[in-house]
Amino acid sequence: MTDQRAPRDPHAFIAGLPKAELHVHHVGSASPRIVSELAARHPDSKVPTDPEALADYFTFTDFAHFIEVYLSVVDLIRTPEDVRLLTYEVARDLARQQVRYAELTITPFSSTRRGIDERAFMDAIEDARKAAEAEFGTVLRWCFDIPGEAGLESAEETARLATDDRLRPEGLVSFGLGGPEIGVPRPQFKPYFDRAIAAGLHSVPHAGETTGPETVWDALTELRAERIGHGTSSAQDPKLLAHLAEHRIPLEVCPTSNIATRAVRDLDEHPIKEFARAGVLVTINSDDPPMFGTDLNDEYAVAARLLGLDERGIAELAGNAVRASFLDEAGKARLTREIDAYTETWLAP
Ligand SMILES: Nc1ncnc2c1ncn2[C@@H]1O[C@H](CCC(=O)c2cccc(C(=O)O)c2)[C@@H](O)[C@H]1O
Ligand SMILES: [Zn+2]
Repeated sequence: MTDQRAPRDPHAFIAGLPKAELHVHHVGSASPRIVSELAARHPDSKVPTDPEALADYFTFTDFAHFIEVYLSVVDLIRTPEDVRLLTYEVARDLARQQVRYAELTITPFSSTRRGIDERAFMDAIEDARKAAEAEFGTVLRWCFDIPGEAGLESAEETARLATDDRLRPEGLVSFGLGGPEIGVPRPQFKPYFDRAIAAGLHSVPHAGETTGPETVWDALTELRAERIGHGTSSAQDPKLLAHLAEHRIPLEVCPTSNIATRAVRDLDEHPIKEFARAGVLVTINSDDPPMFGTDLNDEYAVAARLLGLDERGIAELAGNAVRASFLDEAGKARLTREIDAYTETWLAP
């Protein structure tokens, strides 16, 4: 990726650009519209429904506060119908941004431990996936993640749900690890990742979001990560950057998330430039967009500004996400052609 002259306003180009989203959380994608609908179903919840109050509620003092608020939204998902509604409406929001393909991170443990039947949970997400593909043309795939702070019980449950042939949903492609990193060492999750990988799933843990580069090394060596969620602190370790570049391990970069959770102080201090300069495959993602007051299109605009990219550079970023995705080769070729055709038409005199 080279520094190029930035277009004056890339928003219109980005809005129509076909895209792949690789790092976005299921519950973290609940828009104010979806939150209101769920809160109306469950009026005892403490989550505000008024959009202005919700914007205040979604202002975080630190990462721990973010997780506390996140879990209060998790508490709104109580029935399989809630799960179906959330999934289907998230797909609608993605389709509006011209997202053709998304790997959605789902934490099934949070739902099953709150009493949602596991079979009904899987049926709800699969039903929404099929309806979304048919109605919006957006292809959804799942990443099941372990909420690390909930302990090894949650790891066992997530691995079971992801590998049991009778339960494992058709759309499941990968296995992840999320939640706080401080005090939650990655190596303890190795046996669960080994099981998931043996069952054919890709390894995509969060690492280096709120802790140093050693966590990213642990994710690579112990959890055999094929992509890294965030990986922000990798910039502190030139050997790690060289390793990521050489082995083509993509980073799932979510710039606004890093500011909202206070993982990075300021956008202009975001290490995305160091990643690009080191030759690391950078993908742009939105993480928990309504909670962070952003969407994928805004994240591309932020990245274009930070990296000084013109339309071709932005299209190259969209291409990176396709290359780093777990789409099959035919699907990758189709989406890449679509990105290229859109860009050529846009730039034609
Ligand atoms: N930026 C992020 N970085 C990291 N993770 C993020 C990010 N955004 C969203 N998440 C999600 O937050 C969940 C956290 C859930 C969690 O900690 C927890 C702890 C104890 C009990 C329970 C429960 O459900 O009973 C849950 C993760 O699984 C992950 O999917
Ligand atoms: Zn995340």
